[in-house]
Amino acid sequence: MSAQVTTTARAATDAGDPSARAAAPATSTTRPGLPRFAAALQISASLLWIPQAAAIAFAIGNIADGAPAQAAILPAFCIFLLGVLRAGLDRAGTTRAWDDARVRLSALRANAAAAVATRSPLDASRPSSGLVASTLTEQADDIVPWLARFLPLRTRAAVVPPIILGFVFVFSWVAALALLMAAPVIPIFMALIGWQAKAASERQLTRMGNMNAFLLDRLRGLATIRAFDAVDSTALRLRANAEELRTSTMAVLRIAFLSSAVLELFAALGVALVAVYVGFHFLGELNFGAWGGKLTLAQGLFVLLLAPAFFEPLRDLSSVWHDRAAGQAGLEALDRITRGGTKIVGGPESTAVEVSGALSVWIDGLTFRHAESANATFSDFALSIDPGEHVAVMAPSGGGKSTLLALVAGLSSPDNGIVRLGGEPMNHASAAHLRARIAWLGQPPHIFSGTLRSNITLGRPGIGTRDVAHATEAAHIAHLAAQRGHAMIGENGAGLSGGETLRLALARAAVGIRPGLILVDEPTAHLDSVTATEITDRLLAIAEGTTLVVATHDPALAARMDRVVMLPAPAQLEVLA
Ligand SMILES: Nc1ncnc2c1ncn2[C@@H]1O[C@H](COP(=O)(O)OP(=O)(O)OP(=O)(O)O)[C@@H](O)[C@H]1O
Repeated sequence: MSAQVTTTARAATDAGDPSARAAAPATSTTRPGLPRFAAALQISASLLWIPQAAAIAFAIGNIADGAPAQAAILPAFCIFLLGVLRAGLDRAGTTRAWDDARVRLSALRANAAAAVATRSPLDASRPSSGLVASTLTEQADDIVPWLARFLPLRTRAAVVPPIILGFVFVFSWVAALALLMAAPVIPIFMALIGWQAKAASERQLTRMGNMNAFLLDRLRGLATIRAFDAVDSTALRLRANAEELRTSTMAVLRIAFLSSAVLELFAALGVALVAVYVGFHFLGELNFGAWGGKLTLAQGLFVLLLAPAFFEPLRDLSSVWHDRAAGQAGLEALDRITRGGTKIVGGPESTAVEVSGALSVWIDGLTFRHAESANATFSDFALSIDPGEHVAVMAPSGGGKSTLLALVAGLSSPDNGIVRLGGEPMNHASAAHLRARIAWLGQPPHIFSGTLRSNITLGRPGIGTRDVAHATEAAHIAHLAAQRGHAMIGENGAGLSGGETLRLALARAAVGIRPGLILVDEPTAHLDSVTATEITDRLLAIAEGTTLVVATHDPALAARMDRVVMLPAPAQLEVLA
């Protein structure tokens, strides 16, 4: 659309497939895959400790057996080389894991943003802007540590300890048994804590999302809150929300610390058991467990050096255990804003406009009921508008004027019937390029915080200074553009009068490629008669030679149109079961 409605992602619904409207497709965020390569690099790095430990143990053993100190030079060199290689592999694995995770997060975010952007503006169940902002930014960020740290570490914890256990087992089955006894306790505790952690993380994320949504909503309505002296009660509510968030954050942290403490305890117990066994074995007290023989100093040291490395992947995993809960909760939050809802017709692709000229509007058999509403807003409604015709759509409040404009623009699919623009049915395939030929002036027009110029161009490519100058002339805000220059306009048009806001919206419609159809929702509402007449003049000037459909209650505006269409009163419509 050339003016205010930006369409973004692909919706799988089609105007020709009404059943698809309510049960919109789940553009679901897929489960993230395992970062195999990063995990393989990290596993290789961990396993290099085995030859390093062997070199250390056997060098010390040789010296203890009377070999000269020079005999340690070669093993020391090997240890150094292996250390460098190990650090290099570990770094490469970690870097790769974070890079992959960021790429994956960008894809998930793009998917969710596209899904949110294709939610129909008529969908009352759309997530609030605050919730979407908090989910796409803070909550989604939690997915990265889960993908980059937790998943590779989980693979490492599954692969490395069994291999180390195998090496220990070769020298002493008792030491292997001690490790084996301590090891299973750790995953069991981690699983138990993990359930708690996930629930706590979900609670925390929900509270954070709710608080952000509340804050954004109240910031938007700050003037109203002040005017009605509701500042204190709003601040109290915000404080209560913040307190709840603090409590749930502390709960998550408590669980994170607890999981680390439990694991450290069992890892320390396992290492201590091995150390006690090896020590007493050397002292000749525990003369079993070494396959009928006696462990040499080198063998004993090797086993002792491997024991902490057996637990290391599990300890690392536990230190990032809360990443899993937070990451999964973040992914589910993204999934929630991605899935379901009523979608606009067609997708986000902005297409180059190939055809110019006014569009006809042909509606036949249109039936539409808002989700959650018992009454049909339209039942078997028909309307035909010629190219270049100017039509006022009138009805009492709640009569369906805005809904009709939205259906014409394909911002929701009808339950039944067809909308044709320029003879082409509005459907999934045609929606993007048809919308590129429509200009939409909503009620009220949304003004972004930014300069006048950026509010007119909306970042659309190919709109130059001369185009903006023509548009400001056409909309009669050239004087405003001259006065304000590059000065910022506040959010929601703060600093502009109601009439200026509308003229700015008209300039958006007038700039760039000439639209084939202009849809305008109550442009003169809340304006005094002089300003309303001026806005009407501007609108008609901009819409000259173009099809214009204006939803209005204003008889003066309606009288200036070629035709007035009265919508059927809601009472005349059939009540859908
Ligand atoms: N998103 C929505 N979800 C559910 N019902 C809706 C939604 N939007 C509008 N409605 C209902 O649909 C009916 C038509 O609303 P619509 O906004 O199209 O009327 P309108 O003629 O433009 O009203 P007004 O002149 O007051 O702006 C009303 O009964 C309204 O309550």
